[in-house]
Amino acid sequence: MSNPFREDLVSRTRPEPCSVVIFGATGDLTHRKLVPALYNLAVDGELPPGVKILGFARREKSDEEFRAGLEELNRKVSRSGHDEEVWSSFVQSIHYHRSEFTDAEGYQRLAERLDEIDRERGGKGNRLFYIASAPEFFDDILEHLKGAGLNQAKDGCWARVIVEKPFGTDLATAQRLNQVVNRTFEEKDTYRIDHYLGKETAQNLMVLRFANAIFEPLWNSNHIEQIQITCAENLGMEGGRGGYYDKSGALRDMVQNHLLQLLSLVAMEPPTDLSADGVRDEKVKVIRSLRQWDTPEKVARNVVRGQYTAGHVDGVSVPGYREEDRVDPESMTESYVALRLLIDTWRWSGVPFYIRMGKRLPKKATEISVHFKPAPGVLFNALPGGLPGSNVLVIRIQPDEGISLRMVSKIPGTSLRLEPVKMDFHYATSFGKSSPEAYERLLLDAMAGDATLFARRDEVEEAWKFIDHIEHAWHQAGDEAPAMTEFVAGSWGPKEADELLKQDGHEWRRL
Ligand SMILES: NC(=O)C1=CN([C@@H]2O[C@H](COP(=O)(O)OP(=O)(O)OC[C@H]3O[C@@H](n4cnc5c(N)ncnc54)[C@H](OP(=O)(O)O)[C@@H]3O)[C@@H](O)[C@H]2O)C=CC1
Ligand SMILES: O=C1O[C@H](COP(=O)(O)O)[C@@H](O)[C@H](O)[C@H]1O
Repeated sequence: MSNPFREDLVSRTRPEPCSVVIFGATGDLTHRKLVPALYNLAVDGELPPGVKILGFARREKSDEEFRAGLEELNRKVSRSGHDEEVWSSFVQSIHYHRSEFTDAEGYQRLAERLDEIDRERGGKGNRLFYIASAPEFFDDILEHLKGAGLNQAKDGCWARVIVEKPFGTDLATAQRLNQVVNRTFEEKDTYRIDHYLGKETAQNLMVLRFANAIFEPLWNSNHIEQIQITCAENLGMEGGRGGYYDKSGALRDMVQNHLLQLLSLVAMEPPTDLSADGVRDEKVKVIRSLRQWDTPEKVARNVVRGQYTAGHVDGVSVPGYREEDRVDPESMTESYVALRLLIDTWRWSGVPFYIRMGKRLPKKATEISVHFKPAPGVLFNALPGGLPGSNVLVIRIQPDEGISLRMVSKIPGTSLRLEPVKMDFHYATSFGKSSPEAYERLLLDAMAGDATLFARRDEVEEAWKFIDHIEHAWHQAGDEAPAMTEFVAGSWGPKEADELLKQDGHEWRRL
């Protein structure tokens, strides 16, 4: 029976018309992700009517020039293809505002421009500010928005801010940025974006766990032996990425945010409701319960860092990490990281979680695999080959999104022989349409005031606490600093990462 008291929390609020101001509008993220996401929403009829998009950047450009640049890329990358009719109407809502991020006067002009748009629209003056700039400008933009009074909700309308990654580079910088965010916008109006939370399969994790009666009773240390999260990328440092990446590394670029977010969705307790804080209260408890690897010895035992050397990916020869464009030839930044994690809660006591992430691995694939304990062998252990493995539930985040369950089956025939088989659900065939891009869902949620799929202040800070211990151990000088390992580009990472699992009697799932 449905619970009438929970209906308000289950049905999503509607996205509302607003002006979307994008800071960094001539940049890569805007061109490749944000504008195509807004366009796809227009194609699907999901963009609220009256949405206006105002691009903010420093280059001199007319509206027409700005629109032409966006169109060129939209034709190449849009999920929905380029529909001339939809585009020509959508593009009318896009305008350009030239200013320096550090120029207070530019924000006064922005405020006037937004008032003008509201008057033209004759409707509500909701504002969504999307900070898609380099992180060194986050503070300036937030403070100047406040200086121009744009942070205030007025006349019954809202003002919200989306902040891109990286949200700090360690705990201290994240806390400082949170202070700036919280003195300029209210926490309820702050949306720290983590695009992995917008991926369809990541959203399905809660549904899989809590809408299916068969999984949750088994979802604990009584039945689960280990859980693995793999995020493999075949790309390296293309497109000038090396400059940013070499200052960050795999741990800060991907684990602190995306992969710890996935971990918290896999490991959290059922929330009391589906409200943003209901879900985020449970997620943060997982991150807070991570056993801290807070000495160089613990880091050496539980974390492996590595760099790729020259090799072949997809049959193409590629340089080593230290030879990549804009990477320091003596860099000690990891392009690969593998971690063994323990979550000290009743549910997960003694269950290892393994996370690995690397650039220039053999393919692009992100998945979570839940490895169940083997069934008691009393009946089948005496068979030739015994019981062939245990149940594994695989949640494929990307590509080929789906879920599969490995089971043991009898091989048809007159004798009793067993073999593992797979029950497989593919999004593409079951639902017959492509999933929306993560940014589509997240932009719509911000317009609807639903922060469930955005990181809250405490989640970000707890994650940094955990990461900082590891970074600190790596960067301390001397022989005690845990070693950097090497592996050939196009392989599955250093042998030390295999040994990390071997100590528990486990091995990485083959993708
Ligand atoms: N690109 C991506 O795929 C992803 C990016 N991100 C994050 O998004 C953010 C933006 O990344 P990306 O788009 O790649 O960056 P780009 O370097 O491509 O773009 C930077 C933008 O900022 C503008 N800008 C720079 N300095 C100023 C200034 N002083 N005043 C006004 N405008 C200025 C540039 O304008 P102009 O051209 O006029 O100089 C440009 O529009 C970063 O925080 C990044 O970490 C996150 C996930 C993925
Ligand atoms: O945030 C980031 O994500 C991308 C990977 O995103 P995906 O959606 O393509 O999986 C990663 O390549 C990049 O280094 C990182 O900054």
